[in-house]
Amino acid sequence: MGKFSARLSRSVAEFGPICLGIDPSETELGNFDLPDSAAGAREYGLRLVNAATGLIGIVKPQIGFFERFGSLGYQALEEVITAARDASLLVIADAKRGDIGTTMLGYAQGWFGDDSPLRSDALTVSGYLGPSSLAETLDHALDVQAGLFLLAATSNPEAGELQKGMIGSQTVASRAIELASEIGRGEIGVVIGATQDLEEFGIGRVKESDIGIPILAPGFGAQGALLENLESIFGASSGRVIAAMSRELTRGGAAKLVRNIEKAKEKL
Ligand SMILES: O=c1ccn([C@@H]2O[C@H](COP(=O)(O)O)[C@@H](O)[C@H]2O)c(=O)[nH]1
Repeated sequence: MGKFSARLSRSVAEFGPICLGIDPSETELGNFDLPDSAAGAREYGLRLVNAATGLIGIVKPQIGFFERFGSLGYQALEEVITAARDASLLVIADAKRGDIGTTMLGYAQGWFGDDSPLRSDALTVSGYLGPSSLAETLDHALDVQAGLFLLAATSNPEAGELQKGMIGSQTVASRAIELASEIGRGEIGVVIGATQDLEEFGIGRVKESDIGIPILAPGFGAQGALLENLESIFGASSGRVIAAMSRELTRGGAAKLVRNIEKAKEKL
């Protein structure tokens, strides 16, 4: 199987950097003529996995949209993750977990346990409880050749309220990138929204030189960033970017899904 970083590089080399977000919100399910239920979320996820297979290499289920249906939602998520991994798609579980170290181990066992039905290739995490709180999760991820993505500069408009805050002489966003590089052994990437001005977040160096770790970049499409601008947004680190898109690719429902993905790939 190989390390997550190696699997990610192979996937991007073969299929390009686009990652299809699986976000079965009420609106999305309506657009796909599906019921707003766990069964609808399951069907939605399976349709997206089917459309992605052979066309792109990475999917990112948004856990919140499954969690809203409780245990049935988690069953649906398990089936979607299993179908994606069976189709050799890399699965980044967008759960944004962050807690004290012992609890983080619980999350790691859930998302990376060999026999866990939620077993994913990578997980989004928050470092808000302190860098060392991620140690157990990282160890566990490394053991099973999985990866983490640490929130640095998220794509939402209010992100800067905390992430531009200063720790000594650098911003929180900058420290998150430094931390991922320091402790991650190449298997921790960072989340940097494509909508953000990197200089304002104190992370202009991402554009100036290759940061050497994967960047999960949401914000393309529905949130306003243009795929055509990927290189100007991320500069020297552009080659590290995984461009995550959900609504932009699912716009128009199931009938347009494959064409939307093809059109997005043509922009790169
Ligand atoms: O900084 C972040 C981190 C995660 N997200 C998630 O990505 C998708 C974006 O959906 P779009 O429809 O492409 O806007 C969604 O699941 C978010 O929770 C993010 O947007 N920004």
